[in-house]
Amino acid sequence: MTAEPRTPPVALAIAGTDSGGGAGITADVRAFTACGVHAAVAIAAVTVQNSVGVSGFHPIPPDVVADQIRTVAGDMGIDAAKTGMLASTEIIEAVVAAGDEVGLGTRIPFVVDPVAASMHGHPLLAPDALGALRDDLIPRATLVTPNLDEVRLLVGVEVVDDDTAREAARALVALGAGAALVKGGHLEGSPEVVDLLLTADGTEHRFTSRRRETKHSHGGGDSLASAVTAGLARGLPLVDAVALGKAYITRAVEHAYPLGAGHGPVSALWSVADWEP
Ligand SMILES: Nc1ncnc2c1ncn2[C@@H]1O[C@H](COP(=O)(O)OP(=O)(O)OP(=O)(O)O)[C@@H](O)[C@H]1O
Ligand SMILES: Cc1ncc(CO)c(N)n1
Repeated sequence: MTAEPRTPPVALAIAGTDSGGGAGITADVRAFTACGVHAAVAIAAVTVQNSVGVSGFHPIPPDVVADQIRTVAGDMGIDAAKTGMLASTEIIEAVVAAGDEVGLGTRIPFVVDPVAASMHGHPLLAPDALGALRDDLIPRATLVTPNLDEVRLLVGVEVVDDDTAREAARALVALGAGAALVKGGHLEGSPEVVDLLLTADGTEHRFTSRRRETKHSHGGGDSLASAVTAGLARGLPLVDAVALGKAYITRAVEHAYPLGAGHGPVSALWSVADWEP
């Protein structure tokens, strides 16, 4: 007799699509799968995007975003959730309202990746939505995971070294986040990439890896945040979940491949078994 298949933990990504399959929801689902959790999705926007850039974005009606969250939570349950591209103030407020109902950030670990623009510099968030992100969403986060551009937009700190990364992380925790992970991918010129984690109790952890010389890192931020979320869905303590995320993204950057004329994606294919029919 075969045993009943075990149901894996469930992680929910609330984010935008990328038609090129590199970033956003496509990266989230790959990271969740590679990290051993079931991927549920609440689509917040559709982008017209490829390796070269974003040529259009179309927000989903806010009540439809909220209903996706509620319908998943009400049926299968959510073990952890993350946000990526949320596009507008109205969608952020809908996520906050539905998130409060189902317990995101209270009962359920909640990672907020404050996506403002694509790696090509194309906006993915209305400029007037920054206030809602800072004042309403980030205070509910278990962990917030900005890159250095998002740090500048959210707390006005120019990160150039460990001290300024620490200052930025403190400012983000002061906004009400449970913890902040300041990602150092954009800090060129060092042979290492350092991501600095500060928790609300003031404990600091540095996650370091060798910097790969590659232009193919599309979807890197989304993949890291999703792998951390998967770790939380599996019940890992925050520091261990971030360590899992860093291990995942380091391998995904190592295996990133060229695709299209612009920036290729980080890859999860190394995690796929080499199976035959
Ligand atoms: N060249 C690199 N070599 C190794 N790791 C990297 C490199 N660039 C970024 N990373 C890692 O990838 C993750 C994402 O970092 P980054 O600061 O690039 O975020 P991001 O800007 O949000 O990503 P995205 O490119 O998706 O917009 C971090 O864990 C970072 O350490
Ligand atoms: C949909 C989407 N979300 C996030 C990013 C940032 O990587 C992107 N380029 N596209």
